[in-house]
Amino acid sequence: MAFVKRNWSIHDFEIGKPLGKGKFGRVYLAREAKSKYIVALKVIFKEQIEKYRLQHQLKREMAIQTSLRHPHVLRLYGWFHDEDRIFFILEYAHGGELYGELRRSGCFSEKQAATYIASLTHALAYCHENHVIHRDIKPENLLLDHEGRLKIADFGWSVQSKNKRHTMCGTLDYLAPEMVENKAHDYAVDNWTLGVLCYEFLYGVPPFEADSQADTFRRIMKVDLTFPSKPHVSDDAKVLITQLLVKDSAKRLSLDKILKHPWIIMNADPNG
Ligand SMILES: Cn1ncc2ncnc(NCCc3cnc(NC(=O)Nc4cccc(C(F)(F)F)c4)s3)c21
Repeated sequence: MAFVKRNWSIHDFEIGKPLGKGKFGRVYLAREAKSKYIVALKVIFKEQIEKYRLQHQLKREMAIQTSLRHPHVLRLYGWFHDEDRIFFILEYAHGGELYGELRRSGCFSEKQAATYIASLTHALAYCHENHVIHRDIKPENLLLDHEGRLKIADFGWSVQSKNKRHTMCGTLDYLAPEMVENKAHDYAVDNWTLGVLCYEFLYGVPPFEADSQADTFRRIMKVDLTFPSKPHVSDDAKVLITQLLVKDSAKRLSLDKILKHPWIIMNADPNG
């Protein structure tokens, strides 16, 4: 990708419509003036990063994301900065946030849900092989390309980890018990999140949703998992979800076993 060869400035890009408001900044559709290449430009305000002392986290994300190359991982082509802003030059995901799809359709079919879970599992297996735990997999961080293929984005909370971590992060509904308890955690947190997402893709709501944060924590710690009678969901799907939402992180279904699960084999589209 040409972006890595030279130091860029905002004047190299024509800025288009806003794509979304994210952490500490906005994302814009943009076009590199010479090549006409379409990208997403994430603008991050330095004062916010300084205020929350996130410099090291941002540097870690840059190192992690520029080293990852996978069809289901959104590319970070490069970055540049000016007086008060940092700019990420990102792959443009034409389909936008998966979250929007889920809210529009209410819930996904078993084939669609299984296809997304299989793509996510492939992407997480790749990240884990590269000693990266994403830790913040949630519908807002899942994007779709022009063919509707899933892309994991926003490695703002990810870590390059060969050993246990302690940092508290991630969105409430998607937090694994060991993170809720602020205990040491490892790769298996992403497996738990796959269970949460699979449930949410099929039912339209996350499994431990509650009126208050305290109740959500309680439901997570108890693994208070119930399956509504509507919409109808196959037993195979419920078995997979139950094998992922296991409190003991060592007992959660491994990523390779997810890809061999009957529900995935039966329902996932191999072309993702
Ligand atoms: C919405 N949308 N629609 C289409 C589309 N196409 C591409 N991208 C989109 N959105 C941007 C997705 C992102 C990818 N990587 C990100 N990375 C980040 O935001 N990192 C980050 C920021 C601030 C602070 C910190 C930290 F570490 F300091 F905490 C980390 S955001 C799109």
